Amino acid sequence: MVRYIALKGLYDLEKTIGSGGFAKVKLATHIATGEKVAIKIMDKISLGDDLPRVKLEVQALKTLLHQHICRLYQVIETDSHYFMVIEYCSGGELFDHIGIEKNRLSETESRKFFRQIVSAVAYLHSLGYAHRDLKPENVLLDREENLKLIDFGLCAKPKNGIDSHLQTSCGSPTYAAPELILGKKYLGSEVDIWSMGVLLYALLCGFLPFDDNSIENLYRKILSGKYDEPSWLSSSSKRLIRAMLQIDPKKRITIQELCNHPWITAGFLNPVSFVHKTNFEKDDDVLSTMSAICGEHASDIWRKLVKSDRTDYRTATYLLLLDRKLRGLSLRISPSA
Ligand SMILES: COc1cc(O)cc(Nc2ccc(C(=O)Nc3ccc4c(c3)C[NH2+]CC4)cc2)c1
Repeated sequence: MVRYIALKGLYDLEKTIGSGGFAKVKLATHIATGEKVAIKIMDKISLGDDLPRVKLEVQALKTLLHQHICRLYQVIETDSHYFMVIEYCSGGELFDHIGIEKNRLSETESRKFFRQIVSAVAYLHSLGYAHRDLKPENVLLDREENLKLIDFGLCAKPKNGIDSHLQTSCGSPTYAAPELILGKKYLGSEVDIWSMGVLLYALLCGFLPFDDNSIENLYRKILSGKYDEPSWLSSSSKRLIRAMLQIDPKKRITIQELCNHPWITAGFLNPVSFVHKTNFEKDDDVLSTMSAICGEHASDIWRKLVKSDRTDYRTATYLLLLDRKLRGLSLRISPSA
């Protein structure tokens, strides 16, 4: 196992759990608390001119505090690498959870998960961000089967707000909206809605609405906006999917309409909402556990935490201890912290 000096004494690296373009994601243990984390390791040289994206993503993740958005705990930068220490979603990819045999979810189960995606995206858009790469691989589950959106490497926060146009073509074609694959100016919020329509279709059907091995055929299918409606889809499901997979982005349902849509609220008391979690809730048990080990006063630890850029080892230790407490586990910490 290649040893990274920057992680020595802080994290023990274990197996690789994900890999993409210029990054690989490894399971790791946060030594001070024994908690599992995921570490996204990026080599600066292979990042090339994608380097600024890392800073954009880190900046976004420091702001995005939501129960269905995977949490960033720590960022470590060396001359050669970036390390992003991220919440470990032990349930893996949502679509692996659906399993091969039944390969699709019931309407009720799809609704449970889809409401969580809508809540995360509505929150994202409310802060002026668009994800732009919503696809099954970027939807994970934690140990309690709560959904977590990951990989904000392509997320955009247009400087003039979410309603100003973007142009960069990005994301995977299979989930990409017609206006995006045509290279037109587009609204991030509108392409996210399209991708969510593809996700919902995949949950309910077990296969993709637009799929083809040849990229030209795939584009032709997407631009036609025509897809199969299997017999098991309820008319309510069909109506919602049609509203999301509208070729004309101006005719597409908006995130606000989605939160209140009858399919979304069926069986639930309320429309989808979101709470912008305040940065840190102060927890005296966690602070006293940390002060017992590092010898600093709890008040000093808290002051430094609040003042910090919220991506250092102290922050990761605090947040992981807080997670343990919220799960009703003992607050243990090893002296090496
Ligand atoms: C904010 O969250 C991010 C941001 C980012 O740029 C990248 C990631 N990438 C991750 C990819 C995978 C995992 C992960 O935990 N994968 C995982 C977990 C458990 C299991 C598997 C994969 C697959 N086998 C079953 C068990 C975590 C972060 C996140």
